[in-house]
Amino acid sequence: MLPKINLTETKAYTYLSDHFEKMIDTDLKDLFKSDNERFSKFSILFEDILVDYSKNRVDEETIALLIQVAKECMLNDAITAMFSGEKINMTEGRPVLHIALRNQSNTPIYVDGKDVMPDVNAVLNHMQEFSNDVISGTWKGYTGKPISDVVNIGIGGSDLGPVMVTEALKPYKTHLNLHFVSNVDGTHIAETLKTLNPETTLFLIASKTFTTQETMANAHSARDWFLAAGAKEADIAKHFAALSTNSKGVSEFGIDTKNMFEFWDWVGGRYSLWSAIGLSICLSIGFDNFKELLAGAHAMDNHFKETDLEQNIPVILALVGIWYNDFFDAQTQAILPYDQYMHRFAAYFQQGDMESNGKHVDRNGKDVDYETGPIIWGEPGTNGQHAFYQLIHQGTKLIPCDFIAPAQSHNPLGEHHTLLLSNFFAQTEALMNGKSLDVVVDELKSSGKTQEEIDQIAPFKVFEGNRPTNSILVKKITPRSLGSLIAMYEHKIFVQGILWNIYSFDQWGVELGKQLAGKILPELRNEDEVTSHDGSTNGLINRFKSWR
Ligand SMILES: O=P(O)(O)OC[C@H]1O[C@@](O)(CO)[C@@H](O)[C@@H]1O
Repeated sequence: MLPKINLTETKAYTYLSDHFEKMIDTDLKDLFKSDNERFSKFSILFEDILVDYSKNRVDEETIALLIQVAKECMLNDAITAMFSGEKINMTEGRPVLHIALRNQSNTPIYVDGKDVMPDVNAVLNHMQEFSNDVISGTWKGYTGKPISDVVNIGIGGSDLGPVMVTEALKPYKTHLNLHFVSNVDGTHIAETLKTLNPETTLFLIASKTFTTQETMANAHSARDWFLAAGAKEADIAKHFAALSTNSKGVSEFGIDTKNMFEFWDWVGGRYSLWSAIGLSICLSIGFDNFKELLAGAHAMDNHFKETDLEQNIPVILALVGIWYNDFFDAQTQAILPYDQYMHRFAAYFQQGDMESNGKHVDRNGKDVDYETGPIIWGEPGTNGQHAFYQLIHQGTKLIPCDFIAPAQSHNPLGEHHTLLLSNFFAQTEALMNGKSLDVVVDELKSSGKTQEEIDQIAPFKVFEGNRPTNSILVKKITPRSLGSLIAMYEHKIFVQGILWNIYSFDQWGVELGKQLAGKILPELRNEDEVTSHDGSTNGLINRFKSWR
């Protein structure tokens, strides 16, 4: 069982609170001035990934106290519990074993007395065979043509991971064109189908439960479109595959379970890209690159499982995040990849982090009295600089930022990458050092401004600085390094959930909206006036009916 103690109940938390009173007035610039070794002390190199957390408002005592909090929360026991297949997802009675999906060491991992690795490897072999056949053209459509386009129909964890990875690893793509349909808004499937030829299109229906309303609606529309084009029911087997834990639902839909790639209830949706849900990734970048992605994650898993907390990257990132979330009252965490291919990376972790740790009831069933999961957001650099960096630099909110960048570009065009990286380095430096009033005044003076003009404009040009960032420098975004980065954040989320004493692997919060939509749906299928809700909902529904 997971320990049931939260960070505020630890002895170290009291010392940390006292320590915070000192650190809140400590300036990052002074921390660097007083320690020439700060960068090497507060950075960790993992394979080709350098994590520099030195531009955080911490000193060695801060880190030591945070580590002590983690130890009192029995973090190591919790890590062992997850990796050994204990049912730590208590409210659903399930283990949490996305690490098994990439367990290339093949050490046995037992669920209910059975080693899961043979099944994991069997599905991987099926994925390899299938993707090789489709990519090579061996797999033919109903008119004998090879597949040219693949449409992944899924939502949430059955969409965001495949989208993020296929975009981030576009330099590795095969000849297949990948399309992703997720929204139940008819526009999504309609716009996608417009571009496709049913003879050469393969549909992957990706749904852990095979009951999700959006996915089932889109899947049926895709099926209708396919049959309307002249294909027969028997041809469905050549153009539809299912990625799911629900074989009954798959066969009821009319997909041959021979074309089903199964995964298991111990794989959370938002942790499922390593499973059969990753079939679209295999088709997009080839199975060998998919295996490299798994290998990178597995390497980070081993780092997380085996490394002392003090040098453990996911642990350090988690603790620094808690420092801002629970002491500095920072409400959000920005993820800013300076890599255009990684433009969906922050969006992926909106589900990964917020669906895991957006909880207010602790593992004892009691309301928490401290902050839990942050709001995750972000856009690629340098675009964010022209959108929201004003607030990060000069707003009233403290926004911890993770800056991520590759040292090598897949597109070494002219000096674009040098320009990009100059911004990557400059932004964290500017956020830390700011610009003082004296410097502003000197600059205005040398630009010839009068004293009156200086007095008027100077305050608006001051940058407080002391705004914390992590810098994650990756030699190159490859399948392996991306796998490690994703696993790094997954384990960071796990660590924070343990210290917040919450269950990070269920998602009851998504149920109520679905339930109420189910009640409203039949009311929209007629023209009667609706009076069964509150005044606003009734008013909106009736206006909708009058306008449609
Ligand atoms: O894969 P499926 O079962 O269709 O679920 C899709 C998504 O829906 C949820 O909101 C759960 O209902 C996410 O957790 C999940 O990734």
